[in-house]
Amino acid sequence: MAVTDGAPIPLSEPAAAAAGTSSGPRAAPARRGMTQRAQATKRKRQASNETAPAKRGNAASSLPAKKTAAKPAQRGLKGKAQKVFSRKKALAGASEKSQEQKPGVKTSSLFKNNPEIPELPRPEVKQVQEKVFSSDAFHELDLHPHLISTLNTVLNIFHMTSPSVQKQSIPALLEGRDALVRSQTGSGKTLAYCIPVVQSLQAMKTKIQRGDGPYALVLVPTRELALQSFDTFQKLLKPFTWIVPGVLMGGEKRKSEKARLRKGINILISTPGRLVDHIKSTKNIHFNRIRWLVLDEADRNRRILDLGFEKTITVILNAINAECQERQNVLLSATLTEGVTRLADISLHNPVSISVLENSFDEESSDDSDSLSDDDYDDDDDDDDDDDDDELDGFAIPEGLEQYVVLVPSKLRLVCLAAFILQKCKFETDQKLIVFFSSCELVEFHYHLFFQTLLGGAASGQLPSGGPRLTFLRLHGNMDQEERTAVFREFAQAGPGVLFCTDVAARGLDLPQVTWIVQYNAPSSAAEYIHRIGRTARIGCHGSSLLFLAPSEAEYVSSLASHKINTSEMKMDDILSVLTRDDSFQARRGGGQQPQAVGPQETQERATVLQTVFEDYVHSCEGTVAWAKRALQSFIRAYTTYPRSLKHIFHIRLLHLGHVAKSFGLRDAPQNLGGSTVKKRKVNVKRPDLRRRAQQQHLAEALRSEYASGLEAGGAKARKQSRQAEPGDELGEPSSASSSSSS
Ligand SMILES: Nc1ncnc2c1ncn2[C@@H]1O[C@H](COP(=O)(O)OP(=O)(O)OP(=O)(O)O)[C@@H](O)[C@H]1O
Repeated sequence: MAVTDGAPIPLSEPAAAAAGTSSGPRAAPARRGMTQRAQATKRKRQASNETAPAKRGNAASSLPAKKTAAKPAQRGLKGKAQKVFSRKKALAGASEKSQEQKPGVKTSSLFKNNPEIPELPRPEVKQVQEKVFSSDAFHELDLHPHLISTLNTVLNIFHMTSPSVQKQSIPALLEGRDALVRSQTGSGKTLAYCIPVVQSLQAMKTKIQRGDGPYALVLVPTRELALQSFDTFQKLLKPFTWIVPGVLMGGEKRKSEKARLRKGINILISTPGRLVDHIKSTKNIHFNRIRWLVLDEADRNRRILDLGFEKTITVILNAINAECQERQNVLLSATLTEGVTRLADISLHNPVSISVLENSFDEESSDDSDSLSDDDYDDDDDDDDDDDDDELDGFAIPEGLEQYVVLVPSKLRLVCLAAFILQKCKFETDQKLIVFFSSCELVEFHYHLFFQTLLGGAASGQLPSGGPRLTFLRLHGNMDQEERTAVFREFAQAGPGVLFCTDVAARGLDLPQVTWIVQYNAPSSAAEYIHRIGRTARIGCHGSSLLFLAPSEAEYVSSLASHKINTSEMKMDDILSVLTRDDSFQARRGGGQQPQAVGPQETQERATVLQTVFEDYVHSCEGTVAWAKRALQSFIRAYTTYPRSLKHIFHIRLLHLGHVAKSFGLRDAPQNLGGSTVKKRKVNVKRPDLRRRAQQQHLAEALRSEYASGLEAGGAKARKQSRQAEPGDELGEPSSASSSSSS
């Protein structure tokens, strides 16, 4: 990785303010500017009869509360010119004012009373790996010449990927077999089914008519994935214009989808929830010609079954089975298990099972693979449904992927994440990061906090002092579809930048040139870990991942190792030491008498300055404090949803909630969070039934937006209303997410 030789970004003013010293004369205009904007907003609100925002302590804190502040980012999303806010000014305004109002408020020691960082377990792990490319060219297959030339000229693709993906599955599917395909992330599973579908449909003796309706149905778990598969089909179908692909997904206008269905869609790509909506309410949807049923990320669909979404899948399968029996079924995922075929009544006929793993289900089930039915899995322990009880022993990992773990005491998590982002985005070039969080609220919180403090309010733009251009984006299920699509496309095309997201972006998304995956909250299963890290090091490229763990969570490394996942340790001190290269975070000393600290002490001082910037921002008004507390509650809720098999590692009792609060920029101890969280926690621990229900609810909530049709009565409106009370809005949403309804 190249390192920029640019001078450190001068942020001495905010740093000084954060350190509680003189802010210097240059802070004043910044504050004036913000005050003017705040007044303008106030006028606008009065004019539009909007409810006044929560009382604010200062002008700077009103910045994020303004709808007007959303405009630059919105423009940025659409690629137009945008106003770049000064990070110096934003920081100086927030922290200086806060210090003025609360003299003597100091950041408590970040480096004292932390739990000891244990030695990380180093289990012996031999990862399962497979070369990505085979030497077999597509033109060796019996494909239509136009399809081959499209692959070569439009997609620039010549050779099939490894045996466990295209080389084996494409010929098997062309022969008419059903298939279960499990291969490493980013190895080309999409084309593994798209090519046979297109080849078989274009070759049909009676030429397909648009009005015939669907011949192929592809179900995918998220809308972004639906768009991605649709894009691939569109490209492959260029020479076969009579075959029409179409996509149905939540968050789009149902009326226009109905019109498209009426006109005719031959290859239908959909999320399950939206399809059910149409099955129930649209007369124009018929499955009597279905030849292909593809379930991409099929094990994710199984997760939906666990959560009571069984009806969704059952309705789809019943609708298809009622009209057609003869079809090819394809199930694919990087983490597919046999258990997935419990998926209601998909009857796989003589399926070919394709996997790189020695203990693949191909060998296990070779004798009776002709008829995998529900009955085969009746013995499974349904009581354990909050665990991924049929998770595999091992997963294939892309060769070019380096995986790291860092142990960080709770108090230091926030500064450590910020330091890592600064290191990658400010001192290295061409770095594109995806940071995973466990809930939409956590994404919103960290996105806004970093956006306002580190970027000074500029959603996309240049860091001060000529650093690399940097984009901060976020993606989660509570955003409206229009913005989700815009963010997905923007990040796909973006240069350096950071995407803050939930697991809505964990599966299947093919975002080019991602260099780092950061998991700020550990995933709830090894399978989800695999999908998250799989957003980098795709199709033979290199990439890295970093998992944040608290010292009490160190054993998770052994849990990953038991699934043949190999991690190396990255030291927290090494991450934090980047702050010594950034004089923005230099502590000011009274009278300039004392010498500057050096070595670890300097790192600690600067980390404290950075933490103070966050705390000052969070404590700049009541609204921001309440917002941070809600984010902390969301973290706690998510923490209670780890499956039973991981409870000994991730148990809320093992965390020091006062320290955790610090990682939300809160100075308060958790008893100030409000009784409900603590109460809920106690109930959850003592009552497994309630605990499970809470877990299910949380997971259902997390997943609902991914699978929802967007047509639930009052759903979007209600969520919009509830979000208007959210701090993200109140604080001045820098992007368009808050200004439109969610899906
Ligand atoms: N034979 C090939 N040669 C070169 N590139 C390919 C080939 N097949 C697919 N690709 C490209 O590889 C990338 C990853 O493919 P794809 O998204 O299908 O992977 P995947 O296995 O489905 O990943 P995931 O498990 O994360 O869903 C895509 O950009 C795709 O265009």
